[in-house]
Order: sequence, then structure tokens, then C-alpha cells
Amino acid sequence: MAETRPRKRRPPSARDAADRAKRGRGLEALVLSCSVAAAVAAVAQPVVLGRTLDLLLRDGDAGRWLALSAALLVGELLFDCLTSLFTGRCNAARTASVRRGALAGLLRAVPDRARARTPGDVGTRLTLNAADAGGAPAAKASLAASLVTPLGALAALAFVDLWVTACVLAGLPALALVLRAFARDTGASVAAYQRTQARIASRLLETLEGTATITAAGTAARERARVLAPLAELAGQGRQMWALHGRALARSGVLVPLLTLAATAVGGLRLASGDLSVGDMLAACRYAQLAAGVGGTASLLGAVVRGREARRRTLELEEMPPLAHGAFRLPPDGPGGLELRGVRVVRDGREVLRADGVRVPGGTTVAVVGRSGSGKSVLAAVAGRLVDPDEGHVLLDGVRLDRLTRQELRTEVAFAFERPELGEGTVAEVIAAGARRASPEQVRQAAHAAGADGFVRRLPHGYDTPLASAPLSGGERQRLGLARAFAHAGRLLVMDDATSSLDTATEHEVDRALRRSVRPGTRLVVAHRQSVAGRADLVLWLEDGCVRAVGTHRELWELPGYRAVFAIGDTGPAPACETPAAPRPEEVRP
Ligand SMILES: Nc1ncnc2c1ncn2[C@@H]1O[C@H](COP(=O)(O)OP(=O)(O)OP(=O)(O)O)[C@@H](O)[C@H]1O
Repeated sequence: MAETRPRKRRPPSARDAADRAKRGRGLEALVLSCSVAAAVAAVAQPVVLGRTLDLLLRDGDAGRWLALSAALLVGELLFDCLTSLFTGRCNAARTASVRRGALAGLLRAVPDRARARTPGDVGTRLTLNAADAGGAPAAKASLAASLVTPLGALAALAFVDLWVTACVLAGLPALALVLRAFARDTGASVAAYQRTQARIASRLLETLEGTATITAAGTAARERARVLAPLAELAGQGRQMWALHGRALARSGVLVPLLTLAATAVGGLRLASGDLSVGDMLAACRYAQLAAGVGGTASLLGAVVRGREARRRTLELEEMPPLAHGAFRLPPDGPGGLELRGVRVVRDGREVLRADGVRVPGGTTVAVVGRSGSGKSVLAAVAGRLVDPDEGHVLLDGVRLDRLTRQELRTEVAFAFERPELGEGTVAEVIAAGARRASPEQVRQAAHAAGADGFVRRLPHGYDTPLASAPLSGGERQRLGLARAFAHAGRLLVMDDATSSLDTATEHEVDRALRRSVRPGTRLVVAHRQSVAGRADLVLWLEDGCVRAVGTHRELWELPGYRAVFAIGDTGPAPACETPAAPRPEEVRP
């Protein structure tokens, strides 16, 4: 059994997130407090104004009441301004937090699952949806506070006159029904609108990526039609949203004045009968207006519903199943021996890889060959734990990969891809970036080994040239990706078609440099070229997701099926996967 040590846990980085959440909650509390304070000032105004009016009509001393009215008015304005200020800050803080959470979830997720999402869909969720979701907490606080005004107005009205109160109460259920219908219908239509928006964004990004192909094929018109096809649907859903909004506003727009009118009529009768003073009448009318203002919460309710739907979409990113890591480390100075034990990978109900008892001795170079779609990339991803097999385990120097700490895994296993994602920064920074930062010396050495040093030196600022201003060919990008992998090479280096854009001579040169000047370890090289297989210590031959044979290139060359992988000779019918076809199946050491 290999030596393992319990992992030293890093201090939790969740503290920042907790601080941000606390700040967000603080801002929400400020929005709520300021909007409640503004509502209280609004509710107090009519009764104070009514009292002031009565005192003025009676030639009484109304100076203090007038001052109080002015103070309430100024107070309401001030608190409204503060509400707007804190709402803006709260929206920004919450949106940032939603984005961070969704992005972290996406980056933590099993790469296979994350890749299944289109860039447009992810982009829409991280921009539009995150902004809507970030606006929801403040909208919720304002919505809660906006109920203070009508409820407070109703309570105050009850003190002024019970008849007018009864009249307003009779009309409120109709307003409540309008709001309920709006909240119910708008949820579904907003969700549909957001889905269609994401679909258009996905198609647009796909088109931008394939511009060259589209131009060459002359299919621009067809592509435009494809991108814009969901536009009619989006327009319909947008119209439906506005129709729902408009209908709610129109209904409340009719109900509110009718209710106010009825309350004024009742108040007028009470004034005529001498049961109300002029000031009370003024206060009662104003309170009836404020109580009926519950209909004006439709837009806040809309923002809350939109935010809820948007949050659901951002949570789908945040809660993607993460690639869990263990607490173990590898035995020190291990050679990088790799073993696939009972491995099975199933995609869409189809078995795309099966490998059992495959052992690659540490320090060797193994070429993974097979026809297109035979499972080479799946095997590479499983071997370096970009994805876990559905069954079985992969062991590196005797330790299961899923039991390693994240740091150990990413330090000891490096990847180079056919189309590397290089990120941003200068050429040196791009090569140095990784689980641990490579030193400038390592960067240069790695670039040299990857055959990148020459063209990097010819860039305007050499290694300090920002990548964005360095026009690179596909092969040059590939070599920078290789350099990055070489600079971080641990005991296992997985190269998935990572030299496909290099000419044969350069590839040979890179291979020699890899053996000479990159940290020794096991190399798993997915390749289509016979020359790569020929130079490897061992070849792992895949067919239809199964390991057909493992052996040296020379040994396997005897088999017509193997030669056919390189389009040489007659293949004949392929034997079933279970039939060992190589001289020493699935466990051959060089
Ligand atoms: N995420 C996935 N969902 C569904 N099918 C998948 C997924 N990943 C791989 N496959 C399928 O698994 C099979 C093997 O794919 P893989 O990319 O490993 O082939 P490959 O041998 O590397 O091919 P190529 O030489 O063309 O790159 C293919 O049929 C592919 O369609």
C-alpha cells in the first residue's frame, strides 16, 4: 500500500464570502429601514396637515404644526433619497455576490458537466440573470416597506373616521386579486423570456466562433436566420410580459381612483353632516389614497418575481456537482505509475470507455491511439481526473486520484490540450500560471522545450508581450499551452492531441526536449501520428471505448487492425473488445 499522509487543510477562504454576505444583509437592512422611515413620514403627514389646517381655519397658533408638517415632508424626501442610494449599493453588492457564487460553482464543477453548458447560456446567466437576481433583495425590502404605507394609512384612517375606513376596506380585496394574478402569471412568462434570451446568446457566440467556416462556406444568411430564429418567440414573450404588466397597471389604475373617489364621497357626506372637520376630511382623503396605493407595488412585485426566476437560473450554476477532493497526498518521489482499475465511463446511456487492469509503469511514455471517437480523450480526462469514471478507480503511485487533495492533484498532474485556453496576461504570466506559479527561469526553460522560445522572443516585448496583442497561429498557441504544461509538469503529464498543429520535425524536437529538460515522470500522449506511437515506450490501443491491446508499437504493428488506425493495410473485421488482440493484453511493460 502506498504511503499517504493526511492533508493539511488550508484555512477556509469562505470568510470573504461571509463578510460580503454580511455587508449585503447590512445594506438590505438599511434599504428596509430608510423605506420604512419614508413610509412612516408619509403616513404621518395627512394627520399633521389636517391638524394644521384646522388650527389655521380656527385662527389658532399653527406654527409648531406647520414646522412639523415641513419636517415630515423633508424627512420623507431625505429617506427616499437614502433608499435610492442604498438600493443601488445593495444591488451592486448582491449582483457581485451572485456572480461570484455562480462562477465559483462553474469552476468547481466537474469539467465535463461545465463544458456541456453553452457559453451563451452561461454568459446570460452571469450577466443579465445575475443583475436581476442581485436586484431582488432590495426590491423585496422595498416591497415589504411599501406595505407599511397602505397598512399604516388604514390604521390612521380608522382613527379619523370608521365609515371612510369601511369604504376603503371594501375595495381592497379587488386590488389584492389584481396583484395576485399579476405575480402568478408573470413568473412563467419571465422564465420563458430568460430561457429564450439565453438561447439567442448561445447561438450568437457559436456563430462568432465559427466566423471563418461560415464565411468560407458562404452560409452567412443561413446563420443569421438561425441566430435570429428565436427572436419572434422572444418578442412574443416580451409582449406578453408587458401585456401582463399593463393589464395590472390598467386594472389598478381604474380601481385606485374609483376607491379614492368613493372614500372622498363618504368623507364629504360625513363633513356635511358635521361628523368630520375640514382637516379630518383632508386627512381621510389622503389616507384613502395612500391605502389604495397598494396597487402601485406591482412594479416592485415584478422585480421580485423576475429576480426569483433569475436566481433560480444562477443557482443552477452555483449548485453544479463539484469535483470533490480527498485529504491524501502521494508518496514522495513516486515515479508516476498509473493504474486503471475496473474503469467504466458512460455518456448518454452509452459506454464510451472501459479499461480494467491497465498499468502504466512510472516514468514511461505511453501513446494512446485509436480511431476518431474511440475514447482517447475520455481516457486522458479520466487518467488526469478531469472527470471521475462512473465505475472503477484510477490510481497514481498506488493512491486513488479522488482521494488526493486538490492541490496535490493539480500539482502532480499536468495537462496540455489541442486548443489550450490561455487566459489573459503577458506571455510569461500565461506560461507561469498554474497550481503553483512557475519561476521566470522555469518559464523560459519550458518555452524552450515546447519550441516556443523562438517566436516569443520575436514578439514586440518578448515574454512581456500581452497575449491580447500577440497575433498567434494555432501551432504557436498550442506551443504556449505545451510550455505551460511543461513548466508545471508533475509526475504525470497528459497531452491530449497537444502537438497536432506542429509539423513533424518540430514535434520530434519537442519530444526530445521533453525527455531531456522537463521534470521526469509518466507521459500519457493522445496521438494520431504513427511517429508518436513509434517513439513511445508503450502504446495503449483503443477501439470503440475498449482497450484492444497494450504493447510496444513494434509488437502491435503485427496486427492489421492496429495498422489500420494509421490508415495502413487491410483492417478486416474488428474483434470484440473482450478478445485480447495484443501479444500481452492490457498489462504490458516495455
Ligand atoms: N460529454 C459527453 N457526452 C456524450 N458523449 C460523449 C461525451 N464525451 C465523449 N463522448 C463520446 O465518447 C466517445 C469518445 O470520445 P473521445 O472524445 O474520447 O474520442 P477520441 O478518441 O478522443 O476522438 P478524436 O480522435 O476524434 O478526438 C465519442 O463517441 C463521443 O461522442
